[in-house]
Amino acid sequence: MLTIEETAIPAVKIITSRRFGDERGFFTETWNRRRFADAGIDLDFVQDNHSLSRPAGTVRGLHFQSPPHAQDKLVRVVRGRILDVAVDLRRSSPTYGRHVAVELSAENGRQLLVPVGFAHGFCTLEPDTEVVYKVSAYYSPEHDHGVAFDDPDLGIDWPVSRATAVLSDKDRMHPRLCELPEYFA
Ligand SMILES: Cc1cn([C@H]2C[C@H](O)[C@@H](COP(=O)(O)OP(=O)(O)O[C@H]3O[C@@H](C)C(=O)[C@@H](O)[C@H]3O)O2)c(=O)[nH]c1=O
Repeated sequence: MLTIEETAIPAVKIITSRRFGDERGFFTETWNRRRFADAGIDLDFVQDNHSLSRPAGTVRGLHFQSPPHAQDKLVRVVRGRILDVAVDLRRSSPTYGRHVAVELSAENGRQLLVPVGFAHGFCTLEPDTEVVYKVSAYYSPEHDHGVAFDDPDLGIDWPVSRATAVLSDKDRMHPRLCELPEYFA
């Protein structure tokens, strides 16, 4: 059983699967292709990713792969808590440049569907946070791109700044949204 919440950007959805709790803990189906397809989310995932971020305040993003290797992502947290963000990069979209920001945690079990045409990133809100996500295209380093997480044009209310965030060298170098070529019509 799935609950799908709409967000301010219709293509981005928050998904919560039913948790069957008992004295041991809980059981839940985080991905069931048929059930998701019946709910309108018909995706063909090919790779599962898992990252651990030791320090709270780690920012990973904002990342996307360009066509023909663009990825839908279904993101969840198995330990800790994140602010998860999807930015609309589709040039002809009425919500181009706008974003959705949602707190995902091991406790709330929410998943964020970040579709093709969006940049994705997150900030960890607790130490030792582990994020797990399915993607619908294989990793292709030549098609891997980024946008500066703190681009003021995006107006994302991150809990950290460039000065305080823990960032990879790569994530310090991304261009601003206005400097990106048109990857997604
Ligand atoms: C993303 C990725 C990385 N790698 C390798 C490349 C590199 O040596 C190492 C670390 O890569 P990165 O620094 O890009 O990892 P990271 O910064 O965690 O990148 C991820 O960020 C989040 C926000 C996303 O949305 C993902 O799609 C992905 O871009 O792992 C793979 O082998 N397969 C993959 O799919």
